[in-house]
Amino acid sequence: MKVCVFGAGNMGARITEVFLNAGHDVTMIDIKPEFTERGKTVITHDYEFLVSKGKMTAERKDELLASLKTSVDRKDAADADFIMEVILERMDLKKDLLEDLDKICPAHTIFASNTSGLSITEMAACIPHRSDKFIGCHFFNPAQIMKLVEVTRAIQTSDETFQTAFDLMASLGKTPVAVKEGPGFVVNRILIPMMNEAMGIVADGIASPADVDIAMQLGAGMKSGPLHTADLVGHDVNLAIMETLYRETGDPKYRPHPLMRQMVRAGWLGVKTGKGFFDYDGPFGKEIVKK
Ligand SMILES: NC(=O)c1ccc[n+]([C@@H]2O[C@H](COP(=O)([O-])OP(=O)(O)OC[C@H]3O[C@@H](n4cnc5c(N)ncnc54)[C@H](O)[C@@H]3O)[C@@H](O)[C@H]2O)c1
Repeated sequence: MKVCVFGAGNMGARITEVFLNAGHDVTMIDIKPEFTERGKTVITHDYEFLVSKGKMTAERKDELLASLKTSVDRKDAADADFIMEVILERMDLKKDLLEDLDKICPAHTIFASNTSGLSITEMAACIPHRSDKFIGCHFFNPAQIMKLVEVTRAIQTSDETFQTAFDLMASLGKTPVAVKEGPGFVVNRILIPMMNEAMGIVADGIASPADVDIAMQLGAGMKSGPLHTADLVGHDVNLAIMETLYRETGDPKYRPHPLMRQMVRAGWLGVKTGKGFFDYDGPFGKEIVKK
């Protein structure tokens, strides 16, 4: 299957990797060559790591990388059977892209969005002639490792599109779950407000970020603490999801904590900028553990 992934960022690069691993030809498209290069470097490093651990041969790495094309031209999606939209969490940008792709792609092409919480139905509505072929495929971070994909139906999604996307996700080695549209779907409706609350605890001076995480790991059985996870996801993404939950439900329990806004305004977005609640060795770097 020819797959086209839009967005070579945090999620887009790793989702591209997942499709490559399953034997698909993938074109990864972003808006600037340096962004697609960065995405390709992330994928290459992942493969090199597997080679160094003896979990992949160097020949297999070269073979997989040969199935990857990169581009900054939307028209290179013209022969795609499956589009994965993984661009910034902004409805205006997503609609602009989808409307264009609707003109570029053949009638059979299925469009899927990796949105964390924007309305799948609203996106489907902007491409009325193929809204039945629109669906949410929500991967989790890091996408090459996390098993879950929320396969989320818009009100317009056909049963056929749902089944194709569901089976495709399973064929990638993922565990898909069927979800109907609702703000934040399942995981983020629970997870992001919990991170928001963790930030409130830090802002109130009740515990340090490290202690909040230790408390939740040892007291609530979490593998990764909420603030580490929040740094991994990116605070711009967390804020966008909280704003969606708040706007869509009108429920004040989803109000983004002011500290989350401050972190975004400061550019302290987490792992991707090298600084969040914890410090990292540069953008996408390893955590610097303070002694
Ligand atoms: N970060 C997470 O943990 C996470 C998890 C699940 C889902 N998501 C969702 O995935 C999507 C991407 O998030 P991310 O964390 O990868 O963001 P990111 O900021 O790391 O990457 C977004 C990429 O999209 C590119 N882009 C913007 N407009 C574009 C366009 N018109 N065409 C092509 N590329 C374009 C940007 O240049 C950037 O490289 C969002 O919808 C987000 O909500 C994120």
